[in-house]
Amino acid sequence: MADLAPVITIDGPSGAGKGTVCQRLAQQFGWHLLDSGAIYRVLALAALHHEVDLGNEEALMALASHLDVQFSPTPEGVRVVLEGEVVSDQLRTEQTGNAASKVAAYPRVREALLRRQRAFRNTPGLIADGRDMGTVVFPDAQVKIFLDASAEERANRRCKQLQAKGFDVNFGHLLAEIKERDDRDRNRPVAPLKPADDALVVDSTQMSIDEVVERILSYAEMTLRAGR
Ligand SMILES: Nc1ncnc2c1ncn2[C@@H]1O[C@H](COP(=O)(O)OP(=O)(O)OP(=O)(O)O)[C@@H](O)[C@H]1O
Ligand SMILES: Nc1ccn([C@@H]2O[C@H](COP(=O)(O)O)[C@@H](O)[C@H]2O)c(=O)n1
Repeated sequence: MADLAPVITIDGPSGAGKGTVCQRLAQQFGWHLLDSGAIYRVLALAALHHEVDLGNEEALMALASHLDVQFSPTPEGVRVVLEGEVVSDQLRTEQTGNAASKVAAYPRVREALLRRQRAFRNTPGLIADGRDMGTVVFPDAQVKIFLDASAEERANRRCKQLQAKGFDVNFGHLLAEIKERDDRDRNRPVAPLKPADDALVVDSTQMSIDEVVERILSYAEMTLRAGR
């Protein structure tokens, strides 16, 4: 069997900076990028479009098995087309993130999405962003990172991000939503949000984006070199 392409996994809670760091690493290494959260978000949107109840695991699993979605990298970010409709903006709202975390709690939904996520593993390598990349989807990944930050700092980052886009935001609401999502993601029975046993934990609460990228880059390069 041909060797599988190498993988760097970055897991962690919402707003820890995974997406930002993964994009920088993918550019630096020239590797593919998997934003696994976007797949759960697309499924949540598909459920809303088809009026599938977010409590109906059977129907959500069927939807997950036949998702008609394309992800295309563009200079402005990834363009996501669901059943012929561009949904890139709808995908990023907090409402979609919350709905995604509800559909993501079902074991059979997760199972139905496994193969789709593993298909991103292609040469020369993959940077995988999510909650269970290092624990379930790519347990044999060469480099595993768990990127964390306090809930307050993550709500603060999200606040600034939404304000920069012109949204009127309430810090208290954002913090409550982040804590609620953390709680659901950490306490679900399958693939809960937690560091893999062999992951490097990076707490970015007091770190700039550049410092986080530098820390992860140097650890990844050292680990990949040692594995050769
Ligand atoms: N170390 C940091 N310091 C300050 N701001 C940061 C840091 N890391 C990320 N950010 C900012 O925080 C916001 C959220 O980051 P990002 O979207 O990368 O988080 P995420 O972990 O991918 O979240 P989600 O899982 O919800 O998609 C962005 O505006 C990003 O620029
Ligand atoms: N590997 C993953 C990735 C995401 N989820 C769930 O999707 C929600 C949205 O994820 P974002 O990273 O886009 O914010 C997230 O809250 C998780 O519930 C997951 O379960 N596994």
